[in-house]
Amino acid sequence: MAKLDLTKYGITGTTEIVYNPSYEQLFEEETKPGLEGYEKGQVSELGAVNVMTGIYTGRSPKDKFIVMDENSKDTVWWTSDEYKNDNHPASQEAWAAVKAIAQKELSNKRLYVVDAFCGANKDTRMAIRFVMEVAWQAHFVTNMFIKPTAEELENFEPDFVVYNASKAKVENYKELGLNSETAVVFNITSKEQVIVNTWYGGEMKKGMFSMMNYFLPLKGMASMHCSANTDLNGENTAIFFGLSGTGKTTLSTDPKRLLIGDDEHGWDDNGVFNFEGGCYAKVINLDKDSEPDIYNAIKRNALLENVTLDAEGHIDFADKSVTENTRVSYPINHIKNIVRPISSAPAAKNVIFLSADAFGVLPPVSILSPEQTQYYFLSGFTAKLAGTERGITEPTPTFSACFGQAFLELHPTKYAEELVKKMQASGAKAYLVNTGWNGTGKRISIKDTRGIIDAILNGDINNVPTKKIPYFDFEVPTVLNGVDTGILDPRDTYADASQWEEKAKDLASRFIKNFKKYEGNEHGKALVSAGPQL
Ligand SMILES: Nc1ncnc2c1ncn2[C@@H]1O[C@H](COP(=O)(O)OP(=O)(O)O)[C@@H](O)[C@H]1O
Ligand SMILES: C=C(OP(=O)(O)O)C(=O)O
Ligand SMILES: [Mn+2]
Repeated sequence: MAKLDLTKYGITGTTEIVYNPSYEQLFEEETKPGLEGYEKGQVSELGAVNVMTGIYTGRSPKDKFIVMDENSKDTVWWTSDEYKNDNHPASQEAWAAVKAIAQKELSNKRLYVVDAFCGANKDTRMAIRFVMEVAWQAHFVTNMFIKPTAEELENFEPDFVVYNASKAKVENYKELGLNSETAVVFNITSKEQVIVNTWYGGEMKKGMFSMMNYFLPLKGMASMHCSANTDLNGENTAIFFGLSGTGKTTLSTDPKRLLIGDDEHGWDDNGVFNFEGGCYAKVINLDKDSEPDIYNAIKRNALLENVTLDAEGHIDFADKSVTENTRVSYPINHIKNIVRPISSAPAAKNVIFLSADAFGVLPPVSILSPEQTQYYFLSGFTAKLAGTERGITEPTPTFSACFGQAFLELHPTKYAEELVKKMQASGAKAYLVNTGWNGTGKRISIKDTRGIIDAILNGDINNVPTKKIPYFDFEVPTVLNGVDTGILDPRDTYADASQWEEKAKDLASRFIKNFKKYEGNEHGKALVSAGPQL
């Protein structure tokens, strides 16, 4: 590293810089005596340190802003009355104010600076510099981003700088046109992010994902909110799209396959590649037997968030009193079966859309036609599960374009276009998998869902009898090895099929209504016939 000078970022009086600390040092720093409040880590019985993140235990989409300037004005997909999204415009004045708040907060301090990459591909990765005053935040980004080699650090020139001022507040947010004392603001021109008044690690992780979602599609790559894995030969790649809580992390962590990554990927002409160097798994009710690999990843160097520990460090994974969004971040090498040394694999053959349907209407698996693939990708139907976003306390049905609307910086059709191009080139097939509820009132079991995923990945699903489900015209298997036959047709899970009919019609009408926003052009109009019909 060239000599680190933070004054060029307006940060002055720095007493010491702890630069790219080792895990050993991070452990010392985050458990050191004298730390108070949310800075303090506690060692758990599994060796991983636990921290509490304060009021913000999930992302805060209403506080997400992008500076509107000459660059972003006509490229960013801004929120509008017709189509609300999380890309709120911030003025130059607001940007200057939040940046000044971060500079002031971070001045005259002992700071942590972590340089890391986002994106496994050398030619399209972003070099990111994180500047913060909290040790465990340095640990979080060390876990989640890709670690540069010693040689890469020698000449590290950041493309993007993140200032984490979680201890500060935006007092005059009203006059700045911001939403609250909390702000997560991006400047696409100067390539900077400022975080104020939230300690949730996900803002740094998903923040850089949002930036990849801005830059990569403009270069002709798909940028995707999905997990990815491949077979043991690294040949049969699958990607799993889904909103938070639908099972990306759980289902991609599969001992029979090699993990590429659990949340954020690109797809270029060479194949699928991870943006991250670690995973961020939910641990609420984590069960050692149904998710052994994730459980075993919780060891020294992993970082738990908002988990309940007693004074001796015993973990209570069932406790939701702080949040349902309890988490662990760990470097990807805590999972045994991963693609090494670079988290990438050839083009995907199978594309799986995970949807946690709280209405109990969608079949546990549907085989999609190419037109249905586009329709359901743009629709992005799922239930938001409690916790990951502020204000969501129960499963809430939502349409989240491309299964990741909160992170899209360009119009959804751009992501659909890039995905379709890549799928056509590789001859990939798509499936819609409901990891949510059915007529039993219970969530479909992880065991049944894993059976479904196995049947997709080993091709069995293409060799079984199928039938069509009304209103949606979904093709579904009538039998599938390893899966309870009684759930394949969702109507069979209701005491009376008419109960399903009623809910199905309601859900179909929600799809139809939601899709209107895409019907402004010929392509969108043409897709309507692939959607539900009443
Ligand atoms: N059928 C199912 N498939 C996948 N996950 C399930 C299922 N039923 C319950 N779950 C639970 O739902 C959560 C899925 O979360 P996760 O895999 O972290 O989602 P994501 O990575 O998409 O945010 C886990 O806590 C998992 O135990
Ligand atoms: C961390 C997040 O991702 P996911 O819940 O999809 O793992 C998030 O959305 O804040
Ligand atoms: Mn996940």
